Parts: sequence; structure tokens; C-alpha cells
Amino acid sequence: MVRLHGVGKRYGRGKPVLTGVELEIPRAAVIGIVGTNGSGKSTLLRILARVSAPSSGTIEGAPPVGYVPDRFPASTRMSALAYLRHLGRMSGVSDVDARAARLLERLALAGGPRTPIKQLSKGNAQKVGLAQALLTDPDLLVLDEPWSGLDPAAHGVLGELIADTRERGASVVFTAHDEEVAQQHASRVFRMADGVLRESAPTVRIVLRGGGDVPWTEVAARDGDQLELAVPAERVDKVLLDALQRGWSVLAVAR
Ligand SMILES: Nc1ncnc2c1ncn2[C@@H]1O[C@H](COP(=O)(O)OP(=O)(O)OP(=O)(O)O)[C@@H](O)[C@H]1O
Repeated sequence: MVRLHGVGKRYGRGKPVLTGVELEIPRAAVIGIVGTNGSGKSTLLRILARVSAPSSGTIEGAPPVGYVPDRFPASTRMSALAYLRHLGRMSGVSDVDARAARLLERLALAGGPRTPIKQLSKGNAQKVGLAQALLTDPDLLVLDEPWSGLDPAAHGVLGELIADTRERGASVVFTAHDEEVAQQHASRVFRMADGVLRESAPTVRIVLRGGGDVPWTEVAARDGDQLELAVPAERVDKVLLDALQRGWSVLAVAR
């Protein structure tokens, strides 16, 4: 659906932020991007959302996009509902009022849909941002750190909205600071570093009890006679067999 090839970005005369990003986004994919502050995640998402142009490289495919920037910027006296109605009408959404009200209710917007946007907290403004991005059922949903600022209840709803989007055949690209959150929601996770994306292998959590040698480098935690390992998916069978042979009991294996 979208294919980025050798995408680079440089702001003015500064050092390039992106140097050669390769990324393929097929239909019904959920792609998570992690990376340190300033590594260029937001820059890449702005390019995907087409609010910024790359300095080099090519982008194939231009599906309709819904975009939530890292800070939803609307500061208006309009209510959340009036704002969404306005955007929906501009985009030709037919049942805009009902759709907007449904989305805001699902996201549990504090104060209800008639609250003026400029009075909303960061998290609640973020919910209006999510609603505007979903209003048109875009083929590509681009979410910049959508978990930041949301309360735990809204985290669950966001996970459902991402899953619903994938189920209707659309794709989602999001950034996250927490790799575990990214692995939980994405079908593939990439790490941004040195201006390029590298796929980050999913890890599997193995909890062992008992005792014996600990020959593994992947120890995540140790508590009394329990040992927790975070193991790359392709090593799970080998580590489990090894653990049993060394006298450990397997308490849990989870993604
Ligand atoms: N409009 C701009 N003009 C000049 N430099 C910019 C601009 N936007 C971003 N940058 C620079 O590009 C680099 C990457 O920024 P970007 O916001 O893409 O990183 P990020 O990975 O999203 O960071 P964070 O995790 O802190 O959100 C930073 O050094 C930043 O200062």
C-alpha cells in the first residue's frame, strides 16, 4: 500500500535526521516504531502523513491518511463535537454527528462532546485528535506517541481502535517509547537509530523456577528462586529445552 525507499530528511543545513529509511506498509498491518528522543520518529511520521516532504528517496502509494501529531494542536473555542462536525463535513463524511458522538463516547471524553476544546487537558485533547483521525475511516492511520497523556482506561480503548482499524483492512503506524507496548500492539516493530529503521525482534518472556546453572545472557529479572528471561522468539525452544535439562521448572511462557 505504501513503500518508502531510501527516504532521507534534513532540516536546513543541519545534520540529516533520516538517511535511508526503507519501509513497506502492506494492507492490514500494524507497525510500531521505537527509538530514543530525537532519533527522527516524528519526522518519519510527518512524512508518512504527508505534512512534510522527504529531502531524498521515494514514496510509493498515497492512501487517505488519518494523523494524530505528538501534540494535538487544536486550540479553539469550538466544542469537540462542533470541531469534528466541521472537519467531517469538509471531508464529506455523511453521518458525521453520530460518528463523532460515538467516537467521543467510546474514548470517554471528560465533560462530554460539547466541551470547548481549549478547556481540555492534554489527554482529553489527544482523544479529540484520535477521533478526528478516525472520523473518515482512513486507509492509513498515523499515530505519534498515542499512549502519552492517556489514562489507563483510554489505553485499552486505543488498543481496541488500533485492532478495529486493522480488522477493516486499514493499516496503522505508531510510535511508542516503550518497546513492550509496541510489541503488544504491533505486528512488526522497528527501531529508529542513526537515521534508518531496523526491525526489532519480538521477545518472549520465560519464567523459570528452581535452581541450576544460568548460562543465558537474556536475564530480565531474578526474584528468590524465580528467574525471568526475555528471549528472542527464535531461541525459545532451545532455551526451554536447555532449562528443563538443567533442572529448572517452567512457570510461564508469554509474549
Ligand atoms: N521543524 C524542524 N526544524 C529543524 N529541526 C527539526 C524540526 N523537527 C525536528 N527537528 C530535529 O530533528 C531531530 C529529530 O526530531 P524528531 O521530533 O523527529 O525525533 P523523535 O524521535 O520524534 O523525538 P521524540 O522521541 O523526542 O519525540 C531532532 O534533532 C529535532 O531537533
